[in-house]
Amino acid sequence: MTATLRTLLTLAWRTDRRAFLALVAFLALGAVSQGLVGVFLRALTDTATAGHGVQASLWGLAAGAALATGVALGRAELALMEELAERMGLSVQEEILTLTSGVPTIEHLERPAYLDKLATLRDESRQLYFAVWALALVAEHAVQIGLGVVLIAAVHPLVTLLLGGAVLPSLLVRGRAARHVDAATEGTAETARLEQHLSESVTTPRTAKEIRLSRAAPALEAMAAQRWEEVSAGLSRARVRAALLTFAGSGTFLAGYVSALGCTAWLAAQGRATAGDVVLVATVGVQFVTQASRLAFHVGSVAAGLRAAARLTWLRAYARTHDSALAESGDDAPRARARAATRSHGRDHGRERGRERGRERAAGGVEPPESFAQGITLRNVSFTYPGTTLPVLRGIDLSLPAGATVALVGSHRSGKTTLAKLLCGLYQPSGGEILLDGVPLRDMPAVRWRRRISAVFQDWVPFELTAAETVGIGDLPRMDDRAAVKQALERAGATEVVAGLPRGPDTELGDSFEGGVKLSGGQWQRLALARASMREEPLLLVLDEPTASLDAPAESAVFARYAQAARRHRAAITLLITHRFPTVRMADLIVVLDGGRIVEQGGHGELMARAGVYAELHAIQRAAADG
Ligand SMILES: Nc1ncnc2c1ncn2[C@@H]1O[C@H](COP(=O)(O)OP(=O)(O)OP(=O)(O)O)[C@@H](O)[C@H]1O
Repeated sequence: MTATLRTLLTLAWRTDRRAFLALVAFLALGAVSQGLVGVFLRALTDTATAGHGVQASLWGLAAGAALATGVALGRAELALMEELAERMGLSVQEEILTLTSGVPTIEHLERPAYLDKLATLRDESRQLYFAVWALALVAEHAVQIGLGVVLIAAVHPLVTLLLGGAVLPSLLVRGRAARHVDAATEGTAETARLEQHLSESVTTPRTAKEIRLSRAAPALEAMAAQRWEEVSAGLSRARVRAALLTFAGSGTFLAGYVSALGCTAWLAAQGRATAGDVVLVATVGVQFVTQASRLAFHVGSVAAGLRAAARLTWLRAYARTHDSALAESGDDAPRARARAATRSHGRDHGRERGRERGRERAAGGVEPPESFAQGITLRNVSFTYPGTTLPVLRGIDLSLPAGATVALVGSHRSGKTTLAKLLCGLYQPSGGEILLDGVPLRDMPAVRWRRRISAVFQDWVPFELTAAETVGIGDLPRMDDRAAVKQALERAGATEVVAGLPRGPDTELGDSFEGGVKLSGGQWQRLALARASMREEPLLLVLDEPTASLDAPAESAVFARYAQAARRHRAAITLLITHRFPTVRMADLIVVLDGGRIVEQGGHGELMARAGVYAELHAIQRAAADG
């Protein structure tokens, strides 16, 4: 609770210190000015009933001035608050993105519980500053109520008891109402996510072709609508329950107020209170009702803000335990990384990378080798995806020698991509170990190993940037280095793709740009290959069917070029995943996977002579090509 509160206040303080102090000052002045209204009105009544007209007018002016000051301060507070809420919301969103992408493995992105928490936190991020404001308002209203209690107690303690006694139950009821709504939001997060996915499927260009042809749009829309109704029914039920509870709380207040006023009138009739006291109780009592109901409302906002801050604290802790570079570097690390991620100039990337390396050195851990002497060894590696029970890889014993081009083959779902993801450190093996020149990959901070890998997967990303940026992003510090981009294009055989664009490397690609150029699948793939070629000397190059849109000879030419380059540079390992045998036969080592196990390995000639699974797959493909 204290740590969460500190997180919330630190966020507000960091957003803008001066504005934060101004807000606190406005709130304090607002609290005092409201309390003074009742005091001035009592003086006005008493001086007027005593026949002092001039004094009464002056008290009237003072009461009006206090009231106007309170209103003006309230407006200023609101304007300042909205500005700060927007800024803090943006900075929290940025931090969420940095923390999420900073976790080296990707299994968290496949866990529904993680996604639900993340979705709720992203929705709430703009509300966080309102919680800080609400916290200050709670303090302001508490001071106002405190002043009111002192004033009313001077009239008669029983009146205080009647008004004050009504505050507590109402506060409790409001808190309970807020918890109802919060629980419903969390409870419906999964359905809301599904609804969003279905709605997006119908509206995004990527899925439009298939959905139009299959005419699935009405069915998908109906499914999305059904889920939306489930979400909105769940939320409505919670909101109705919360409104009923709030109504009951307001009733308690009203009862207390009416009794307190009746009691003061009775005291005045007995001559134990003045007419001014009745006005004071009426004014302060009304203020009590509004202040206490606002207090209760703001307590609810603070509670919601604290829950959001607790989720942010959890995300920070999660990122820290999964990222050794972050582990040592404290609360500022996510912000530094966010700044690094948003800078576009190469020199800034370079400087930030220098700092990042410094943090990593401080965090310790093993460096990847400069160049492989032996290569990569997998010892009895097994893997089961999080949230599933069936192992996808079992008992993998494999040696990928330094400088070798290794082809992974096997039927669909045999585990080829999964093995590649393990080698890239995107997942940790469930059993066994992966060794780089004898050093366990587990002991190496993922970020350092990643810097030495280049990879293109089947689901390459069509980054909608300029052509040069879409390639350059493969090596962030050299993103703006046109010579490096040109070389990468040459290595991937993609020079012609860019040369054919209207503005060459400066051409904007994709639908996000007004007039952006649309590329074919094959052109996007060539650019994805070029992106993976930005790093000149990776230790491991993974090419997981990135050439499905190219014809077989073009694919073989691309792979041959990569394999040659890999042999020239520091004994790197090239891992090819492809179903095309003309490409496979070029590999130094062919590994055949079946049902998550290695069933054969060796050179093309050796495996053909064995007449096993490889020879059978080869024969099937040949028959299909001939037939
Ligand atoms: N994120 C995931 N969560 C759970 N199971 C997964 C996940 N990704 C893949 N799998 C499962 O793991 C198994 C192996 O998948 P993988 O993609 O590694 O096979 P593959 O040999 O590369 O297949 P293909 O040739 O079709 O690309 C499949 O049964 C697949 O359903």
